[in-house]
Amino acid sequence: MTFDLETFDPDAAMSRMMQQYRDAKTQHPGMLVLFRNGDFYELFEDDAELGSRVLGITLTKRDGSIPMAGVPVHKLEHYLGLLLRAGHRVAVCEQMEEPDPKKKIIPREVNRIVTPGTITDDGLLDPRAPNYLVALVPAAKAGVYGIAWVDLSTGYFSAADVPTPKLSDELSRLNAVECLFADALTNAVAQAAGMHLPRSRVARPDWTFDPSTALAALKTHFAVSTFTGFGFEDAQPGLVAAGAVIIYLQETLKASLQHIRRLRPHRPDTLLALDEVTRRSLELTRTLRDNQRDGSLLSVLDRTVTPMGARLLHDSVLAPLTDRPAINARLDAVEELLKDHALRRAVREHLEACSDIQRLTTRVSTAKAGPRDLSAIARTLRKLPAVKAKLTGRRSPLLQELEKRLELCPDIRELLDKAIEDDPPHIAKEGGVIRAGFSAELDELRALTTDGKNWIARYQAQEITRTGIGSLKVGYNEIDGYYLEITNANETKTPAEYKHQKTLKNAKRYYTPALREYEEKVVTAQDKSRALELQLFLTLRDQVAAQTPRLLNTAEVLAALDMLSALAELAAARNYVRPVLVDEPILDIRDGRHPVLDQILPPGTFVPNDAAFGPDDGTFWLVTGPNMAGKSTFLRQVALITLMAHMGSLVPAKSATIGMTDRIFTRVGASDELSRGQSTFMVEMTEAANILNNATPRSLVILDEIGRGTATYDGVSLAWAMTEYLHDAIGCRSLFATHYHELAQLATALPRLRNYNVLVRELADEIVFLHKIAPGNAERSYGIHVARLAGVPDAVLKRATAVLSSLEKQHELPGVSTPSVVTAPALGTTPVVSGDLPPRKTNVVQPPEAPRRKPKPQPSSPSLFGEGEDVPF
Ligand SMILES: Nc1ncnc2c1ncn2[C@@H]1O[C@H](COP(=O)(O)OP(=O)(O)OP(=O)(O)O)[C@@H](O)[C@H]1O
Repeated sequence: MTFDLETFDPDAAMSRMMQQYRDAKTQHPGMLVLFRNGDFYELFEDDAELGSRVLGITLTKRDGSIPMAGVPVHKLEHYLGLLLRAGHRVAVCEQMEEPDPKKKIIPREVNRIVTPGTITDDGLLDPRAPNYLVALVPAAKAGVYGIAWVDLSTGYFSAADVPTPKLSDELSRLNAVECLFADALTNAVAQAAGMHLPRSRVARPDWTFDPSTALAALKTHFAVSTFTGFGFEDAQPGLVAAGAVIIYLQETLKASLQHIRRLRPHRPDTLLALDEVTRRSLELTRTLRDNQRDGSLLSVLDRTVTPMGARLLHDSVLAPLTDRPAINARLDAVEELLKDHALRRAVREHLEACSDIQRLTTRVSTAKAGPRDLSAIARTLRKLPAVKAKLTGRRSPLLQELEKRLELCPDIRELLDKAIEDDPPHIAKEGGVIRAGFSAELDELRALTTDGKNWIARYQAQEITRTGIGSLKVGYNEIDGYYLEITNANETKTPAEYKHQKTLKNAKRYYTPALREYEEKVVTAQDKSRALELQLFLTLRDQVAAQTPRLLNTAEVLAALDMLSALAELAAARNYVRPVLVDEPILDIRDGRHPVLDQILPPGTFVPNDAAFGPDDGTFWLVTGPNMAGKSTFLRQVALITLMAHMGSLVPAKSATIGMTDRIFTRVGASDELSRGQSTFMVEMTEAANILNNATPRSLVILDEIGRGTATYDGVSLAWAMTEYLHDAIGCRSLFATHYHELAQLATALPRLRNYNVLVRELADEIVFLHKIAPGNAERSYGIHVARLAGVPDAVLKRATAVLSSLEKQHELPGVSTPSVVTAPALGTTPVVSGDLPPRKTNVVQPPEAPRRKPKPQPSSPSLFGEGEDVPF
């Protein structure tokens, strides 16, 4: 056939298969379509190019022109995982019939949609972290966003109204994997959410966010006419976002959502506020350096033995409580589990044998569970009576409450015990799932199958005797069915009534009417028994699904018990102490340790330190000390101990009295935010502004270096003024680590400021870090010494030492001078320093030998040390 360009009709030329593909694409906008074609799932056109990049698979061409890339069918789950992690949503288009050469085209349909926020498959989820899908909608009232989030894999569903400036903090706490918003509002949402939108962003049709439509969907889902019962006001924007989530899930999953049985109001006022910067810099769930879980606070706290407990702990670390009775209730429970070793050991042993019934129940409820999932639920239910027995008669009200709430679900357990084999296969279709005795009909069919097989064994023996052919055997395969096989050597002895079926190299295969008759019986019985087993399994799964709320309630109890006993285990292993929580905004930590370093450093090497804030101890600690001495560690340990106490955890210290805290703020080091379009110093100041504008007298503020990202004078001036502001205007507990030793002078003017430094011992030509915090301020930073430790070349070190000593001699840097009087100026004015601060100088400081490049004179600006003074670095 020749190709005639004149008559070429591209539409007609497009294969029917490609038409099927394009239909699937049109029906699933914004998704990659994985299109089943024989042993591969193919991606075409733009999807193929994207897929080849993301998955590292070869890009080829179909019919010489259409880009195409494919993945083998048996590796689908692996590649789906990669696409999800990269934030893509995928529609899997299946062949709905076996290929038939007589048919021109196999019918295909999208029968599975996989998106980062709607997965429930174990293999694609992190067992220890929640997996949130979030929806955002701006409220009619300016400055507020409605936000709702669901973890489909557990049924956890929550909503809140969030002031727009707090939106990015909430989003970063949730760390959602997929985000929904109304198409028309794409830009507004992106702007309000800052950098914290997940990669998978879905602009949904505007009607799905229309308040009346969304609320109606939500009411229908929960079968309620008002949300006051859930703790919401009926017109809250958060509810609109929640309704939009439900519409999306219904459309995407086309499965039951009955495991989403409650919408919980999120009340930020009951939680210790931690903004995104604080969460990151305290390394609560990930390390700053490489964004790994290992090395984070969570990693050292996590001694849970179930994924349910691990996820609850994860959420609790990010959202500590502010309600003192609630915290004390947790502490009572942890303490009881700590003191009663036998109880703790037994509870943890039982829990260890429990499966993740939260996610398993969700799989049951969304009709995704296989036989092994049901068997795992049964195994877990069998453990419950022992867990309940252990909780009976406990002193702590929280343990008593958990005991009451723990439903044993004996009916479900009995049903599953009777029905499911102990170690069933993965897939229900294969049979071997249902226990003997559960269904008389199934037992009968199985007996027929077994009898048939026995008959065949007897038939083989009988035919060997009758023919005298010792090697005669009855075999079976899918294509030939049952057959009699006789080797060529014995061919002459073959009985005449044997009907020839097939010739092999060394043997021939035969059948007999009797064999066919029994085969019919066996195969039919086997088919029937498998079909019945599948039916029984599906019914059973529906029966269990109907009990979803009870199972999820039990799962919540197990999660809480696991978290509490894990905290007790940690406290026992690391010798933690119960913090005393008080109302006054004070802090008194004796021999506190950094929870992570305490575990990572060799035993006995971590040097504990005290921290005290209160009427007698001051509210503002200015911590100076050499580089590498342990300032940051100390600051963070105070913040982490405070946070852990608010979680209801015991803390690494000899004793700890913790005043109730509303927020912890931290500003740590210089983080490179160039990718966010902000300079390092701008980020530093934005973070500082956030603290100064939002801290209250109940907050804890940690400042680890401030003002370093700019010229020294600007830096010191800013640090000076911020110190005064925190001390005078806010009066909150504050810790400030700095190399600006001159700030120490403020102690004479600010009554609640205390100077502390980290001790070092100076030996002949080295210093030993003692890591001990002591009253007083440090005089030197030993920066050059640390540079030596870091491997800076000797020549540079020598030169730096010479420059330093010259600078110190010639210019009496303020850091080494002692001021006589410092008076705190009124806020907003320049501090007035009298005494021996250096006079303003105009000359350029010269290092001992002529510098290679003449330093540019700084523009003169009013400063603490003198106008126009310059340093050569
Ligand atoms: N209390 C301590 N006990 C034992 N080792 C400690 C202690 N504190 C800190 N260290 C060790 O010292 C190292 C440096 O501590 P850290 O980062 O806190 O110093 P720094 O004073 O903040 O330094 P820089 O001023 O250079 O930022 C830590 O990584 C840790 O190994």
